[in-house]
Amino acid sequence: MRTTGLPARKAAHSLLMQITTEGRLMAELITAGALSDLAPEDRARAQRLAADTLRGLDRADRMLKPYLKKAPPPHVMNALRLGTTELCAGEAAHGVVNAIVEIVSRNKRTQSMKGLTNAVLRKIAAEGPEGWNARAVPLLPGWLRQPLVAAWGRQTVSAMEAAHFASAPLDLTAKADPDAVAKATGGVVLPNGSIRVADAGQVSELAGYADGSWWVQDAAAAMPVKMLGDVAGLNIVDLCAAPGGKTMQLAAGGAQVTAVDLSKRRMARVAENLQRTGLQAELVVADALAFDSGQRDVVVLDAPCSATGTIRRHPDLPYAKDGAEFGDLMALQEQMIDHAVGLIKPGGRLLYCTCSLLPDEGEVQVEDALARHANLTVERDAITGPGIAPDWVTDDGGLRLRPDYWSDQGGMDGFYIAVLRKAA
Ligand SMILES: C[S@@+](CC[C@H](N)C(=O)[O-])C[C@H]1O[C@@H](n2cnc3c(N)ncnc32)[C@H](O)[C@@H]1O
Repeated sequence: MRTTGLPARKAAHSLLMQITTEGRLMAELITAGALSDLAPEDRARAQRLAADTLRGLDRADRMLKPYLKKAPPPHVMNALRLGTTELCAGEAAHGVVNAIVEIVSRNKRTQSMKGLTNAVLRKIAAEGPEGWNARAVPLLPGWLRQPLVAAWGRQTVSAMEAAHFASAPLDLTAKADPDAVAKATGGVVLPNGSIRVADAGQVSELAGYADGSWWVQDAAAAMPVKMLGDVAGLNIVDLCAAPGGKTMQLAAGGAQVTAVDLSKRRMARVAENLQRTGLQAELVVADALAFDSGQRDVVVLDAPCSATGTIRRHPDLPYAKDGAEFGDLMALQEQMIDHAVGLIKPGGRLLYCTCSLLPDEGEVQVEDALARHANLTVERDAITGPGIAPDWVTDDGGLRLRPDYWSDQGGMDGFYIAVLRKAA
């Protein structure tokens, strides 16, 4: 039996199993060495196969449904999803089917289902890319879709889902000169000054990586710091700083920055990024809630959140999570805002942001913060800049970014951003 590509497919299947049945995130699994036994090309292929399967998972399930009398065990279901994704991307049927049947038959509990697996995948192969493309855009799982529909309406959520399915290009932030970075990397400069590179390949192979003339940062993630305007000479603390995208923007803008993060491992990435880009910041590994070293002109709080704004890049998130821990995150965001307010000088500012699509982590947090702190006001005028459409500014004076914005240019992450002024 030919089983070309088996190591990468087995690894992709194992990632899918851990994501969908154990609630593990793909980045966490890869950091823990899930793919480290594979050759580099198999590692990249396994990661791509798992991500593609997750991105189209709802569509694969819809295609499989008519051929399954009842839902098979997760080991088989994930193998079928993986096979369906590859077959519908036009991969040669014999190689895919043989490998998937092998994955199913190597597990004692599911080996009796290899005949079914073979038969189902043959039917999927007959439908092929044509059957796949005729199906609707994959929907988010209900646990996430419902609150998003309640917040934004069905039409907007459908547009978000289309953006998630389309995946994401690579965005860079230039240390100094966006036009020069775009020219060197073959990218284009977006309205907000970020550089977008299509089909980028290996990031470290792009021109300017070694000399640190840019860093990877989604266009939406680059927006919050831009809302502060000129930061030269300001004393700023970035309370949840790793991997350092906003710290680097602030440092490149001439601010004196202290970067705080709870995670030593993630803070090591801030140190690496600063070294590569030749930028300076003070680094402190600490719990933001316990950090206090005097009042600053600006406190940046890019708070830990559901990360639901990053599904284009992290298609595992809707399947690894079920929303159970979001209440704790929202409570932490509230505590962090309260602590951050104490760290701002009179007349200074708080830049609050989250890469979340849930208003409870954005608009509602700011509304509640204003009710708790009579000395805070929203700086509505701060929300301005090239590329920001007037209807992105919320009633409360914040900035709501969505994955379906700039859809003709490849979209952007979901974010909520607000600048709050503390009374002098
Ligand atoms: C959204 S990420 C920050 C991204 C970063 N601002 C950037 O632009 O690259 C949130 C960060 O909060 C950190 N974090 C979580 N809980 C924290 C806490 N109690 N104190 C400090 N940092 C915390 C996480 O380690 C994570 O790096």
